[in-house]
Amino acid sequence: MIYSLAPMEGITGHAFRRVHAECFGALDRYYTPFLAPPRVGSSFGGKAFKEIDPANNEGLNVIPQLLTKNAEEFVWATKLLADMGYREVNLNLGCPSGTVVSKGKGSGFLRNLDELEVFLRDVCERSPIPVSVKTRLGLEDDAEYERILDLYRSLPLAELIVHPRVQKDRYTGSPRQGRYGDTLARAPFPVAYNGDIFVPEDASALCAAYPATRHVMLGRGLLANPALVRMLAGGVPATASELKQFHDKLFHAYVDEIGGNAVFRMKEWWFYAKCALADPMAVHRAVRKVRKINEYEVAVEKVFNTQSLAAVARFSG
Ligand SMILES: Cc1cc2nc3c(=O)[nH]c(=O)nc-3n(C[C@H](O)[C@H](O)[C@H](O)COP(=O)(O)O)c2cc1C
Repeated sequence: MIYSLAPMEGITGHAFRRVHAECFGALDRYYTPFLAPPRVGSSFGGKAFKEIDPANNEGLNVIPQLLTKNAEEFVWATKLLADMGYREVNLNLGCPSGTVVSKGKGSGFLRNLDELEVFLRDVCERSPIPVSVKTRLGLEDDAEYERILDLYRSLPLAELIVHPRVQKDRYTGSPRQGRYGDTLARAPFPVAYNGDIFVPEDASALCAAYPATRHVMLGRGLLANPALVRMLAGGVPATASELKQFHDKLFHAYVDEIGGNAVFRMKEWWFYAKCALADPMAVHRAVRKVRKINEYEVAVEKVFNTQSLAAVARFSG
């Protein structure tokens, strides 16, 4: 089975990938949070460059993800990525955010299938590296997916990662796994599943229902339980000292990268990671109002000294 880390803007960036791999072993693949391609003729700069800088991703199998509806910029970006040594690029057709959708990008691109078809045919032909897609089922209603899947099936995609929700679901309700099953049965290219795999039993149930499953992408489940992939392979849950060591390394990596703003990055991580501890609400209260590094260190010390581990580290939103 292939296990990959989901792209999560502001969370699963290069520091997280590196520290997680160091503490819990590398996953098979990592997708970068979405990157906007640079203008044709320009390079990736600033934060986007750091994300794909080979020096920040050494030893990890990283697939950059692009968010755009501009074919020229997409193809230009794939040339830059190919020159940096990347062997695949992923297109984001799932982002549900209102500002992205209103510009016709992310899941908003699924509104205009004629335009999407022209875009995908063009970029699949001209990109020097294979193109994979991460998709939702549509915007309003999963019946939209019939036509969307027909379109994908006519293209030479490297892989299709299906998060079987529609845009208006955001992250609520249950993923429509049946739509993933249809894709698996009908697609001429490899298919991956993503959505609500929070404990090993979720993955077992998916594989029992769809035995041809070969790639599962993990997001919130792995943030709430950093040992999730180890457990999926039959290993043990994270110990308290492993969790603390992971926390400390992650915090220091963020401090090195962004100084005092590391506190805010860690608070986003705690939104998920609090589920690894017995009383998630107490963790939330402890870190909620903290702003400064020294306050943060005191709050977290208290969390680790007073909280035991949850019986089951399971994300709950
Ligand atoms: C805070 C946040 C940021 C996300 N950023 C991205 C992104 O940059 N690109 C993307 O394709 N999906 C993004 N997603 C969606 C995740 O990759 C994934 O599809 C979603 O969390 C469902 O999987 P899960 O149930 O395993 O978490 C994001 C989700 C969240 C909650």
